[in-house]
Amino acid sequence: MLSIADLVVRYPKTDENALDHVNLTFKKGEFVCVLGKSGAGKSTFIRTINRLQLATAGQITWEGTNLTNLSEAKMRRVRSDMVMIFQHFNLIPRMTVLQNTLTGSFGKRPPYKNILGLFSEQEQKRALDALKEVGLEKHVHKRVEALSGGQKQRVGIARALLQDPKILLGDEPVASLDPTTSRKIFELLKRIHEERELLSIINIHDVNLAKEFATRIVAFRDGQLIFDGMPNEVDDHIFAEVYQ
Ligand SMILES: Nc1ncnc2c1ncn2[C@@H]1O[C@H](COP(=O)(O)OP(=O)(O)OP(=O)(O)O)[C@@H](O)[C@H]1O
Repeated sequence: MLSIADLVVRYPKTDENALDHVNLTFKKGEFVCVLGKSGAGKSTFIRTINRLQLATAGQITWEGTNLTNLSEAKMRRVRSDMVMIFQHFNLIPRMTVLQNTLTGSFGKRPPYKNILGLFSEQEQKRALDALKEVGLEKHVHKRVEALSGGQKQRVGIARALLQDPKILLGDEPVASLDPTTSRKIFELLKRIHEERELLSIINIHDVNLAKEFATRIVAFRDGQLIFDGMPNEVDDHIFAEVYQ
């Protein structure tokens, strides 16, 4: 269980809280889409969960461990339960699909092996299996810079799978993709989510995609949680409240 209690984030030299006393609890198996207009706090929320962004006040607890005051060393271990997929993919353009995917196992290996780029046969097999799972088995040795946006996001997802996560975080993972590709990426995420029984929390601008795929929707406005409910509860009234 992931529990967020009275979470406040305020960036330095700003007068407003980017997240303002947010309380939420998420369970394994939930596919949560996070809505809100630009600047509402979606990205801050996702990044604070895996401590890419520090909380100003409040607590985030994952399976009984309070993440907000954990040492960096202990946080590294916890962070390997969480993966993040990004709007701009965060891949290394000149490296191949396979090499990029293999970097997903970095968190679980001794650092010297990462520096030397040594991967066992078993690690390579896991990477190839992940690439098959996301439908990229024919592109394994291509450089990622030669791929389409949708294919790049599939590499991002394969890399995430290698970490064997429990929580999948998405910071607008389809915002750079066309509608058809976005839907395919969401279908893939949902399939993986169900097969691996993850907790998925994904920021998204496309309300229709959110309503179609989410099991739960939360929405922010000006850093405050203003909606937490089922996808079919997001009616015109809620839509107007979120995006006005
Ligand atoms: N590094 C930063 N320094 C100062 N203020 C920031 C920083 N990052 C975000 N903010 C502010 O915090 C608030 C929330 O931003 P955030 O990026 O979380 O919103 P968002 O909902 O993800 O927006 P978008 O949909 O445009 O990505 C905004 O007012 C933003 O200007």
